Amino acid sequence: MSTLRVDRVSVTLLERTVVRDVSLSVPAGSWVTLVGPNGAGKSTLLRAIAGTVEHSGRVEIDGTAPAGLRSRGRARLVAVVPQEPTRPDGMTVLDYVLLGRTPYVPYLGTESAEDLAVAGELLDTLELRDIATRAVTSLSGGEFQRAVLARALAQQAPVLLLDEPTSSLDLGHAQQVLELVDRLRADRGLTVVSALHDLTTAGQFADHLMLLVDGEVAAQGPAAEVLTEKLISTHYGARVRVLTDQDGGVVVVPLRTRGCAPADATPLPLDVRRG
Ligand SMILES: Nc1ncnc2c1ncn2[C@@H]1O[C@H](COP(=O)(O)OP(=O)(O)OP(=O)(O)O)[C@@H](O)[C@H]1O
Repeated sequence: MSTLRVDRVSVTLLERTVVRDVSLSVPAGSWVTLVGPNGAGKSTLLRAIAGTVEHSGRVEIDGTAPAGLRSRGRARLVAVVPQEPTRPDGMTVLDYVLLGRTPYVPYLGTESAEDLAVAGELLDTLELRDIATRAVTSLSGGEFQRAVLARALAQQAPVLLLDEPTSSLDLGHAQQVLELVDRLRADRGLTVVSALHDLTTAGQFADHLMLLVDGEVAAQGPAAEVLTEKLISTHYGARVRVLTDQDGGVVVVPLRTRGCAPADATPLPLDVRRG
């Protein structure tokens, strides 16, 4: 169980500040999701948290700054599912998932029975067992995305960073993957920070949302406070209707612009109330 603290973090790339003065506290076992338009700085902030991009300010996981650690130590502390992971040539799915065990394998040593057991369990959980011997270069986008998550979970790090982890997944697999992460959060106290474009999904799975715009925090709080028609219109230039489902969850419905105001839009299903 680990608490993540981000204190006044800024990142400048090619002389442009793309993340400015962001602070965030993520209690152990909770899930924070970054939302915001393209180029807002979500991926860069995740990279700063992971300690893989130079930044000012401080990132700490239980008092330790990932940026100050060597790669093995960092990988034991924080696991990352990047937005565009590379596919190593000629590597099987099993070997790819086992890469996640690298921080536990001794120098010049081989994987232990425990490493193989962890990887095997993840192959089953993420429905990769039948394709374990296939080359990762041959997988569909969704199959590979599940392999990337399996590799990250194999690290058994207390903090998991997810950058658009479901962008290639069909609806069913997307829900299964996010439910799995949520289970790990609830059962093992995994601390999760994700970046998601799907605002409904973002609201359903996170305890706290942070809306980034031009590298700065434009709003943050529970989904109902961040996912408002006004904020989405202002910052995304999108016309949406925000609804509340039966469980109190926020549902963001994009509206096609046909020259009518949101109030004139087609009536919605009876089981969905206006938020
Ligand atoms: N290596 C880099 N060098 C220079 N600029 C960069 C670099 N990486 C990202 N940027 C710029 O930083 C800004 C933030 O990019 P970032 O990828 O963090 O945004 P994002 O919110 O994740 O966007 P998206 O939703 O499109 O994935 C963008 O303007 C991007 O062009």
